[in-house]
This record gives sequence, C-alpha cells and structure tokens, in this order.
Amino acid sequence: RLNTWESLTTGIAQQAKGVIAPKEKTPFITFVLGGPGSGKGTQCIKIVETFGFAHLSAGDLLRREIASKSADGAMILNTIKEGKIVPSQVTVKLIQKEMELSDNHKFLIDGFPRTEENRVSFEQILSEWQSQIGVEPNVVLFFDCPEEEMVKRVLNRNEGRVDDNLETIKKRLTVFQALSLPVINYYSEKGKLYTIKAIGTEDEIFEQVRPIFAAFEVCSQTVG
Ligand SMILES: Nc1ncnc2c1ncn2[C@@H]1O[C@H](COP(=O)(O)OP(=O)(O)O)[C@@H](O)[C@H]1O
Ligand SMILES: O=c1ccn([C@@H]2O[C@H](COP(=O)(O)OP(=O)(O)O)[C@@H](O)[C@H]2O)c(=O)[nH]1
Ligand SMILES: [Mg+2]
Repeated sequence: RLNTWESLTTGIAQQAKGVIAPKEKTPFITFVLGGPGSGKGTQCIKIVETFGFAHLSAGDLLRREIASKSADGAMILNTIKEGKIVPSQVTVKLIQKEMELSDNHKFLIDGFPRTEENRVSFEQILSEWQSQIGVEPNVVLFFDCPEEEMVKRVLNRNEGRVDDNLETIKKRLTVFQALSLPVINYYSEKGKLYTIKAIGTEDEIFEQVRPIFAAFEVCSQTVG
C-alpha cells in the first residue's frame, strides 16, 4: 500500500487525469483541544465510532513511551508529573510515526498542539510532506469546560495516572491558560475553530460535535 503522503502526491496527479482511487485521499486532520478533563478522549471515541477517524492521543503516545522504557521515558514521566509540556520534537516524532503507519487518511489528534511551539513544529512536518497543499489542520475542536468541572472529572478519572491529583491538576490548568489558549486563539482567528460547550451528558455534547463532521462528510461526497 502507498502511505498517505505518497498517496497525496499521486492523488494530485490522478486528479489531474480525472481518476482517483478510493484509498488515495488527501489527509484530513482534526486537532482536539481543551483543558484537562474537558472530555477530549471521551468524545474522540464517539467520533471514531461514527465517522471512522484514526484516534491519536498525544498523551497516550507519551505514556506508551514511558511504559516501553524508551530512552526518553524518564524525562517524559517527570514532565507529565509536573504538568509541563514535553519537548515538541519528541511528541511530533511520535505523532508522525503513527500517521505514517496508519491506513486511515482521517486523523483525530487529541491533546496536541498544546503550545504555539508544538503547533509550529507540527506545521513544519506537514509542510515537508505536502508542500503544495498547505499546512493547516482542517478542523480544530475546542472543548470549553469550566475549571471546577474539569477538576471534578480528573479527580474521578480513576485511570491510575500520575498527573490526576489536585497538585498536578492546578499546574496543568495554569499551563493550559498560559500556553494552550494562545493556540486556540490562533485557530479562532484563522476561522478553523469549532467551540463545543463541554458540559452536559456525553451524548448531549456529541450532538454538538456530530454536525461538524457530518458537514464535511457531505462535502467529500459531493466533491469525490
Ligand atoms: N460529559 C461528561 N460528563 C461527566 N463526565 C465526563 C464527561 N465526559 C467525560 N467524562 C469523564 O471525565 C473524565 C475526563 O474525561 P476525558 O475524556 O478523559 O477528558 P480529557 O481527555 O479531555 O482529559 C473521564 O473520567 C470521563 O469518563
Ligand atoms: O502534546 C502533548 C500532550 C500531552 N503532554 C503531556 O501529557 C500530559 C497528559 O496529556 P493528556 O492529553 O493525556 O491529558 P488530558 O488533557 O487528556 O487530561 C499533559 O499534561 C502533558 O504533561 C505533552 O507534554 N504534550
Ligand atoms: Mg485525554
């Protein structure tokens, strides 16, 4: 099989000839952003079930590195315990690898980019892969949730995470405000941001998410 990035360039050539094979599609990239406990992972599962995306959770990829005892494992563990942000090159490399291994062309990138530096590093990778197309994600979801609700959810999460304690949550909320909100504002100005009011039941929240992707499905059917 061709990987997505090769498919992209051959896809362009084939589009010009008026033939396009079903598997050879331009990548569709969604960033899923929001504070700790805002429900990103929970809603990603529903998006995967309904719209067939590949789910890439940056936090899960980092925790997998820790578990695999890789060279960066100890550094990643300390960074997560402190609620700080792992160096972009480490996270971007993990995401890039997952995208290259995937047969899917629709990606949900959950919990990334968390800083402007993260965003720029990833866009550099995208621009190397697909210089003609541009380097922007197609959709950026923002799960907007009150802090007290996020704290309550994280303290009840029960996944045994080293960062799900009150002390680390406070640090993560500060990092979110200072470093992640600028990324959200950037995409808002670009007109890419879809803000979801992330309170209510999981199903109620998904009913805000569904029409966003449903609209893109209709688009791709019309064009493709
Ligand atoms: N709408 C919701 N109402 C109440 N609890 C929720 C809701 N959505 C998710 N949760 C729970 O809150 C916790 C955090 O959700 P999660 O999806 O892991 O958030 P994030 O990935 O943004 O940190 C989990 O225990 C999850 O089961
Ligand atoms: O791009 C990323 C994503 C996550 N993290 C680290 O991993 C932790 C957990 O991230 P995750 O997305 O799993 O947390 P969530 O927001 O889902 O609670 C964060 O607090 C950061 O320390 C990071 O450094 N860079
Ligand atoms: Mg999560």
